[in-house]
Amino acid sequence: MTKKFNFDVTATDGRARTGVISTPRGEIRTPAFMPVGTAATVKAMLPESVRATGADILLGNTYHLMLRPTAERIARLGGLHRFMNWDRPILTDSGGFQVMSLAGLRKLTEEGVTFKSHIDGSRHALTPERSMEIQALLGSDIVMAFDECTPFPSDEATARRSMELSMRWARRSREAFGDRPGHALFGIQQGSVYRDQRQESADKLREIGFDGYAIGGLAVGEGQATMFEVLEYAPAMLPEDRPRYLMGVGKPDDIVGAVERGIDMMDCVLPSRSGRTGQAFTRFGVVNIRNARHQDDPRPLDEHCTCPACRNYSRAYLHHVNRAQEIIASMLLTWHNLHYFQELMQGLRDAIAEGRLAAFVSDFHARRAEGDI
Ligand SMILES: CNc1nc2c(CCNC[C@]34C[C@H]5C[C@H](C[C@H](C5)C3)C4)c3nc(N)[nH]c(=O)c3cc2[nH]1
Repeated sequence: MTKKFNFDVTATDGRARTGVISTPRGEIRTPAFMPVGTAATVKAMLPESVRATGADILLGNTYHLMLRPTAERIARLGGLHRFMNWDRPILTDSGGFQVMSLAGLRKLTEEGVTFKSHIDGSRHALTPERSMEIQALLGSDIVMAFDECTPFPSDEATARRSMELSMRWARRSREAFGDRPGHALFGIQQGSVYRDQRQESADKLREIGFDGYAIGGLAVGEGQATMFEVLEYAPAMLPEDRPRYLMGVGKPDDIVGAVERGIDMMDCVLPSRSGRTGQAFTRFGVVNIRNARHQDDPRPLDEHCTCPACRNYSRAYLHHVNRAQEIIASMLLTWHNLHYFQELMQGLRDAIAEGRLAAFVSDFHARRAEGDI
């Protein structure tokens, strides 16, 4: 196993790339979709099942774990990999994004953010230094710089103040991270939807120097068209020999569009969260299994799919256990959705490697009905 962190691009097709990120805990095939393990678990899935869907890496959650059971306790117990029985790479976000969306009584200063725990009301502080310490205690392989996700919409002046704060925090994150062979620190570009600010942010991150570069501040309500407008120019502002990670994306068609525009890594709660609500993603579009029209349907969700839900169960059964709120409903639909997302990524990687991405993308869109099927 390599002791270092490396990224090798093995083929390109237009702006799209396919490659491999090598880490001491294993390789990550890109473009990669990273399932989300919110509180040290990918909900309704065993780690070996997550691996069976084809995932090479998953996301941990600094904000939740720092509150409960605390990063110090997880470190005492051997780190997050041991704790959650996942021995492959883990990427952890820096916590700021969640503070802004979950915590109460937040106070943001140059130093960082103080907030009240949404669990027990206790007060906490997150700074670049504390975020680096927490992510080191968790033992994550890819650490995210501590940033502020600029809200959307923001006027230019607000976006600039936010981006410049994040860049000062990026430098503090880099300094606090230190030199940890085999571990990577990713910087996060901000600048909202303003091209000049995106360029300044990219230049600042490049000057500081990171192992990978994330595009932050998107998938925050701007809509797909605006997100794609930013992705027409933002990825190319980042070093081409380093992984580019688009945070929080997304629906299958968001993923395809992002990969076409040069993105290598993505994460989203969608496949797992929607699986628990009865939404199944298929190559033909979304099936809402709660709909009464499925109650007598003996067919699988997707007869081309090889996941356990599609191999062994009918839509009628999935409809029934979902309506009855049986635990197996969450297990089967989560497994199916994560399997579908990983199969989509494998299709993209193969298409780029064989120089036929355009055909893959037009076939992807042609198959999909609008709305529920
Ligand atoms: C959805 N759109 C979106 N997400 C975003 C995230 C979080 C990425 N997912 C990690 C996360 C977030 C939550 C939910 C799960 C587990 C854990 C807590 C880590 C994924 C972001 N994170 C940071 N640090 N900065 C951003 O600008 C940003 C923008 C986003 N836009």
